[in-house]
Formats: sequence, C-alpha cells, structure tokens
Amino acid sequence: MPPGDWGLPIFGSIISCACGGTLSQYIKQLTITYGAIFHMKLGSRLFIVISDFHIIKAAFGNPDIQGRPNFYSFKLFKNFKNLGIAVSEGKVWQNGRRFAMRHLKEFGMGKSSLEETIQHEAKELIQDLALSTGIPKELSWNINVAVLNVLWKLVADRRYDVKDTEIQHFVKLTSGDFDDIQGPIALLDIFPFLIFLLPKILKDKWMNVHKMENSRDQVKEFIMSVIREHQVSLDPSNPRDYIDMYLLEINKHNGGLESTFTLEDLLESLKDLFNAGSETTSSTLRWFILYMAIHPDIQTKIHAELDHAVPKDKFPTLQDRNKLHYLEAVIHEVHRKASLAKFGLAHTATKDTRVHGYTIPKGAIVLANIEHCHNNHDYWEKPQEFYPEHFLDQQGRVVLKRDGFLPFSLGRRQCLGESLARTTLLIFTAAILHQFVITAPHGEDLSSGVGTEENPLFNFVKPFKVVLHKKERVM
Ligand code: HEM
Repeated sequence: MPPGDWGLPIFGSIISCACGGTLSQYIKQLTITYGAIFHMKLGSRLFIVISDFHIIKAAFGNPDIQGRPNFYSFKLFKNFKNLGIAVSEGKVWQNGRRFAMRHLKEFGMGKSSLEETIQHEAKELIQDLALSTGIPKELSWNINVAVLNVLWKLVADRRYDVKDTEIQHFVKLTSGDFDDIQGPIALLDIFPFLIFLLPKILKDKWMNVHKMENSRDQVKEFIMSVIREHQVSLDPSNPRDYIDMYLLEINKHNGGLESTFTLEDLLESLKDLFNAGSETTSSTLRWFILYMAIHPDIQTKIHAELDHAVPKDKFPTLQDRNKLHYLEAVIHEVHRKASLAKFGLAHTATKDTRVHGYTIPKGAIVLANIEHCHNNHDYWEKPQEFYPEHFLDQQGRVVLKRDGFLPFSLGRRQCLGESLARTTLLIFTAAILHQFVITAPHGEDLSSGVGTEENPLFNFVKPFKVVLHKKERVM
C-alpha cells in the first residue's frame, strides 16, 4: 500500500480533514508529508490520492482502475442503477462510451462540419451581450444555453433560444446539482451506514436529498420528452443525431436481455452529456472572462492577435486557429489556473492491482490530484501567476500538451467531450474579444474572486460583474 493516514477507527481522518480547513488543504498537507502517492481513510472509504502526472497517467491507463465508487450522491441521480456513461462501470460504461464517441464524432464532434453550429451560437451570444454594453453586469445563463446548443446539435439535432426560460431552468438545475453533491451529502458517501440511520427530514433539509431527487426527476421528464419526439419522427434510413442512432441500436438488439442498449440507458447517457457538457464549458468561459477583466495587458495582446488574424468584417473561424496561438495559450492557462475538476471524477480499483510499485486494493477510490499538478513548480515556471507563456514555445507557437496539464483527466475515462469543449471555447472566446473589450467595474478588484478553495471538488467561478465595451469593429 502507498504510505498514508489511517486516522481513527470508524471516522478515519475526517476529523483531521475538517480541522485542517478544506479538503484541498488537507490533501495538500498529506502530499507534503507522504509524497506523490498516498492513502487516506475518510469514514469507511479508502482513498488513494495521486499527485504526480506520470503516476496518474499509469494509473488511469490501468484497466483495473476504471470503476466508479458507489457514492450515494452519484447514484441518487441514476436511481441507484449502473446506467449511462459518467458514473457507470463495466460493460454498460464500455459500450456507452464507445457508442457516444463514435456517433458524436460521426455527427461532427472534433470536425470542421460543426463550425457553422458553433459560429451560429457564438453570434447569438454576441448579439445578446451587445445589449448590455457599458454597464456592470453579471454574465447570464444565456452562456450556458449557447454552449449546450453546440452539444445538443449532435445529440438531439436541435437548438434553444439563448433566452428560453425553460431550458435555462434545466441548466440552472444542473448547476445546482453540482453545488449540492459537494455539500453535506458527501457524508453519506463516506459513511454509507448513515443512509439508513439518518432521519429523512435531516437528509432532505440539510443534505438537500429531496431537492436533488426533484431535480433528477424534472431533468428526466424533460429528456424523456426529447426521446419521445425522436421515437415518433425516427426515419431509420436517415438518422439525424446521436439519439436516432441509439434508438436504432436498441431496435437492432431487439430488447435482448444481454444488451446494454436500453431506453433507460439512453436516458441516463443523455443526462450525463447534458450535465457534463453544459456547466463545465460555460464555467470555463466565465473564468476566461474574469481573467480577461483582471489582466488587461493579456487581453490587449489577444486583441492585437485577433486584429491581425481576423479581418474586421469577418467572424473568427476554425481556420484562424493556426493564427491564434496566444489566445489558445491563454485558454489553456485558464484551464490550468481554474482547475475546474480539482480531483477529476473518482475512479475505483475493480480488483487488486499495482501502481508505481504499490498495491491498490480492490474497492479503493483513486483520485487524480489535478489541482496539485496544475500548481506544481516541477511542471510550471510561475505556477501562482496567470502566465500564458507556460503554453508557448520559443517561437510563440502554442504547446497543447504538457506534462502536468490534465484539465480533462487522462487515460481510458478521459473526458469524452474534450475536443468539443476546446473548439467551442476557441470560437466563443475569439468571437467575444473580436467584438468587445472586457473591464472590471470601476473601482472594483476582481482578483479577490480567484483562487478560492471553498468547494471541495469543483472550482466553479462565483458570480461577478464585468463591463463589456463594444470595439470599433463591424461584424
Ligand atoms: C471545459 C470543459 C470540460 C472539462 C474541464 C471536463 C473535464 C472532465 C473530467 C476531469 C472528467 C473526468 C475523467 C475521469 O474520470 O478521469 C470528465 C469526464 C467526462 N466528460 Fe468532460 N469536461 C469538459 C467538457 C465536457 C463536454 C463538452 C462533454 C460533452 C460531450 C463532456 C463529457 C464528459 C463525459 C461523458 C465524461 C465521463 C467519461 C467517462 O466516464 O468515461 N465533458 N470531464
């Protein structure tokens, strides 16, 4: 076993963790004490935390570390069944992931054919942002809808108006779910016996269990309605999107008991794509806008690059990518500094296995300490600063892959939407800075909103206000 902290019987190290401040701070302390791979016990759960890029790569490439923990908070959203992509395991996960990768690519993920969709959404967003230039304003939920629309084109061949209140309601629910799973419900994950001991009222009122169930059921109803519409209009000779392909796959297996392709699994896979695809990319876009307001000097350099690369009367396209090295380096630096998923998504060992010379016992929960890698002097020249040069070579060309950089995790469960997120972010950020200058509201220091360690798992940016100023350009 890797070295580490067993803590007290029953409690494990939960008390030291609580006394040490945040989970991040406690893990930081253990990393200093025990090094790049260590164990810690929280409640009845054994965690293996890996803080070294190469060891994470080896561990997450290991076929025996591809499970997901049976956390109450994860499973509640799945009605306690092994379904969907993000928190499923075994054949269900393998088939679902392979199928999603294949068909999202077929309908345009990572291809230039999606360009028109991304541009259309970026234009809609720009028009919307243009309505409130010159005044301090919080970024609205329209951003989440525009981002979702890009994914939803591939998945369900449809778009929503960015101001559509119904779809905004669902993206808000998703965002709330991300907050709730980081709250007190985590106690049920690490002390599973409390699931039976705690009175329902405490679970509902304190841990928001009822709220999460309610959100799960509302999102389920919404996604089911999208599936039903597809069932009615399905033309087997002309599949339009991922949902059509999935329905045809179900028909192919003809309800065979062995098949993992079922309506219930389709529903859960869609919920996963909806959740994983909207909040993450939108939040990264918000971080980008915040960093631009904090670093006018860096923003000026992007403006100069854009002015040179994209004519005044043109909209940025993917073809401009090879002229936008600085912008792409800045987006990478935003991923690094934000470290959106601080510890990725937890994996589990599905049998006893070996990593870096240590035994990882079956059932152990393996965490990639992404936040640590992103802030480690071994990998970064100026880890504490916002320094896009981390991703530029001597010739000023962007360096896309670097040791120590893993915002989308690594290995067999690496984010399946990475290429989609990267393309969306490039076009959206280029379009925004092609049209606007972003500043902090007069007299406000936005840098205090950066580097917070309040959330244990996900670094979603707190609401902030910025002022957008229209550039003297013609679209
Ligand atoms: C900036 C945007 C994004 C970030 C930072 C991000 C990050 C991550 C991370 C860290 C994981 C965990 C990987 C692991 O378990 O080791 C993950 C998984 C996943 N992501 Fe993303 N993601 C982003 C956007 C997207 C988008 C746009 C989609 C939609 C297609 C997506 C779909 C998924 C899915 C389905 C999984 C589960 C994969 C599996 O369990 O096999 N993500 N993502």
